Amino acid sequence: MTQIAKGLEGVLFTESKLTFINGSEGILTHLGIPIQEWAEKSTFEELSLALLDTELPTAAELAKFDAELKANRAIPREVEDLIRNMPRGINPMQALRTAVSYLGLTDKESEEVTPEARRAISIRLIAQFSTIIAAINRVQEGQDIIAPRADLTHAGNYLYMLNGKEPTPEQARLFDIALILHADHGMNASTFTAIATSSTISDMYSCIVSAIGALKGPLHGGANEQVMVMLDEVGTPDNAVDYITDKLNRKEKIMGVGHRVYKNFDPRSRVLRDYAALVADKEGKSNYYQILENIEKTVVDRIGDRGIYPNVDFYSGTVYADLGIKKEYFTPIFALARISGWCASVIEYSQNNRLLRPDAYYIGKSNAHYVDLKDRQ
Ligand SMILES: CC(=O)SCCNC(=O)CCNC(=O)[C@H](O)C(C)(C)COP(=O)(O)OP(=O)(O)OC[C@H]1O[C@@H](n2cnc3c(N)ncnc32)[C@H](O)[C@@H]1OP(=O)(O)O
Ligand SMILES: O=C([O-])CC(=O)C(=O)O
Repeated sequence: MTQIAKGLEGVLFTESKLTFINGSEGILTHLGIPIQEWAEKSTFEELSLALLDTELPTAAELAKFDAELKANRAIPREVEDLIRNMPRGINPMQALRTAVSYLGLTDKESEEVTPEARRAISIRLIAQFSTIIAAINRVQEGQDIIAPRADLTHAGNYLYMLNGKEPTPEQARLFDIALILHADHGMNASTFTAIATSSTISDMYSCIVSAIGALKGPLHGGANEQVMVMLDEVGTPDNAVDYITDKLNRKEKIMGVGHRVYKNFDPRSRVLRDYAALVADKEGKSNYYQILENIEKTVVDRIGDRGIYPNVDFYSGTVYADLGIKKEYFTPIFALARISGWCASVIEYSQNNRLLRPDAYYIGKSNAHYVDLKDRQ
């Protein structure tokens, strides 16, 4: 019988040195180094460079990369104007997709597909995603765009451009850790989409615009915003059990839980849970955190035996909310981090490219003939 790999589950289509995941044991490594060590000891800048070059950088290489990122933070005037002229009340992921597509029009190197050009474009994209997302957020809130500063870290500068004031070192570091945790994750749907586009030897901006579209959906990056919607619907911690039980009885999915690969626990959600708890403690055990705890307990009791546990999107929102980020921007924040993984994966795949072109098992009619329009019922 013909076997169909629905959802391409478990299908190996390439080799990669970037990310290893063992879903049954909850292990995630980048370049062989556990995600917990990256989160504890590294920075988003360092992980981004390590992914782009598939090796840990030296101090001099990292300083050069950091300077390049800082030098490329500003976005062209035309992109700022485009963002200012966007309708209000739009989905920020649509706005990001449009702005990045337009950014490509302003980049003279955009059509170059050599490894060197792809790497140079990647540095600009990593730097400018942050500026674009902060600008979209501010304009949509009726505020002026704030220019980036070159004396702040990547994470610190984002919070500065968003909130109009310098974050504390603790806030900047917390956001940095969130970015590290989201930077790459193997052949997730958006990275695969970026690679599928690049496999036709298309340009870097087209790859990234495709990936933004894939990340947007609620089964992937869009789940983090939906978790916040769910928390607001639950309202109080003692409603959590009934709310989840009702949803499961109606066979509806609970957002922020379940994963194609992790069937035990997602190590990123453990790290984020600890930070969500810290944030909650600071505010005297916030309602949100208690609701999340109760939802996690109910989900694990009810469907944990089917391998359904909190994923990276479950606890991230309460951390973002504490940093002044609104729920509509949780998925763009995911993109702000994942841009590094997308770029690195496209560069890696391009070095050993083969057109991606799977197949579908045909179940349609056979021996049919064309019927003239006038003869159809
Ligand atoms: C960054 C990220 O992309 S992480 C994932 C973010 N997405 C979410 O949080 C959305 C909610 N989760 C889900 O929809 C799923 O768990 C996915 C899509 C992420 C991965 O699941 P898949 O491997 O495709 O499994 P699939 O969706 O086929 O589910 C298998 C079974 O588990 C159930 N299930 C899976 N996830 C959930 C969930 N979140 N809530 C309730 N039931 C679930 C399904 O209903 C299905 O049950 P059935 O066999 O009775 O039909
Ligand atoms: O790997 C996946 O399928 C989804 C995910 O967790 C991610 O992209 O971070």
